[in-house]
Amino acid sequence: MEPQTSQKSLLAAIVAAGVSAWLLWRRRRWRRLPPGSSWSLPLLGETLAYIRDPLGFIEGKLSQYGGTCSSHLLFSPTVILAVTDANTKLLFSEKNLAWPLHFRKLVGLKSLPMVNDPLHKTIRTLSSRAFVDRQLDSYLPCLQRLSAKHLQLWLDVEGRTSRDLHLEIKKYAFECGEAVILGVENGGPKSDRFMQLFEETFKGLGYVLPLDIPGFPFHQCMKAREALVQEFQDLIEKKRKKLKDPCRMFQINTMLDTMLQADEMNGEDELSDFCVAMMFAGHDTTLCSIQSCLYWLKELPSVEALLRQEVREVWDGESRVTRRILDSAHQTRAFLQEVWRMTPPVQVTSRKLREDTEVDGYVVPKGWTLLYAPAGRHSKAEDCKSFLIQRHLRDGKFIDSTFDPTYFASFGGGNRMCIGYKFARDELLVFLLHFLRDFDVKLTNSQLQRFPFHFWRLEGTVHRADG
Ligand code: HEM
Repeated sequence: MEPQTSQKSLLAAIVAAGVSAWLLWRRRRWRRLPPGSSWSLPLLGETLAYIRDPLGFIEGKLSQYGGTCSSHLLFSPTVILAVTDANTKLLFSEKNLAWPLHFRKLVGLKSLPMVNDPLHKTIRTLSSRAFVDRQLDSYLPCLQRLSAKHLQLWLDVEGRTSRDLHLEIKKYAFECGEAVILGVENGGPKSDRFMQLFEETFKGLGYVLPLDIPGFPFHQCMKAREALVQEFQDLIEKKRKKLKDPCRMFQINTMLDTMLQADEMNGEDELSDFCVAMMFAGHDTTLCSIQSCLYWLKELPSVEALLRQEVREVWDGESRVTRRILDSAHQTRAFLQEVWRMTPPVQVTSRKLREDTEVDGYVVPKGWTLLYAPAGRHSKAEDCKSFLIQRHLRDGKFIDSTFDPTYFASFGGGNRMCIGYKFARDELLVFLLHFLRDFDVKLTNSQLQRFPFHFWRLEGTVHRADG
């Protein structure tokens, strides 16, 4: 044999051996993956079915495969976790969130929910200062004032019929966010413009072709975001000037003030992303929660009567709402927790795997997304489909389940757990106190929304409560 021919044969044999080894490795690896559908769209996978009804999709998959299974969602290979203690522990020990790139672009590439350590740790530590108990107490008067103001505004004007309560409540939730997160009380056209820009921007979460190219709808969302950032940069500039002015008595009492004071957070992108992300996370979730609360109150008249009586006993309707008053409304707190269990505004939590990991006997490769939805049919709660406030009460006292993520995971867990859950709870309780004491609602339409948030969207009229 010619030396040249023998060299070629050797090379061919090495390549063939390499390819076979790779194919074998791949087959073994895929054989150890959780089961999943054999067919799905390229790139999109089963995203279309998922965004129509995330919780329903997950419930269906877990039932179909009898537990942990795989799919391809939001541009990423994904494992849907069975709801078990071990999987909960695994999920919440992972530190990196798994949002698709277009979510990150909309919320902010340098914002708390979208960054990973070490920047995550820095921003989280700084932001946490705005949620310590003393700070939370200092927000109560503002929440009280805004609840009273907006409920009064919603009172049905003579001659006006049913209206979109979603829009009215959005104004309230947005103003609470503006006041406490940014330290501004715009109201009127300025708030309306901000809200419109947020609405335009976050429509992009539901787009399946998130291309930031002129002519594509997603490009409009990114344009709206740019306008929003411009507004926030102006605000940041004004606040900076105020902070430098020694003649002005300036109290550091909003989240933005805290960030402006921190040396670690001086980048313009980080600050404007902070405003976009916090306002987004901080107002849409409470907007959804308020509507779901009103829905459940009207579904359950006996619970409503019980809560109205409790609120009359704990608060006179005029004095300043304090932490003591909020803490003593045990049944109202149990009701709110049950609303969040039955209708969690954020239905799923997800993490990106940092390394190949064994899950329920399968091996899930590094970089895959873990998706977990403990609400709904797979919840660990007894008789989980029934709305029962008693499950959150023992001897008449409220039991807080925020940190039991297999049973109640509305705020997630681990080091990415919702940073604003205490503030959200205060905002909802102050609102419920005002509503249950003096107001009532007649619902003319209610529709369950499923994406991006899960809640009852309402139409109706608000009026004064009898007696
Ligand atoms: C009912 C209201 C709310 C619900 C249901 C909710 C739910 C959640 C959930 C499920 C997560 C992800 C947790 C995880 O992956 O483990 C999250 C994260 C987050 N939430 Fe909330 N949230 C609410 C209100 C708020 C408010 C009022 C704020 C701010 C003022 C806020 C700020 C954030 C931030 C910044 C993150 C990201 C935390 C991180 O990555 O470190 N949320 N929230």
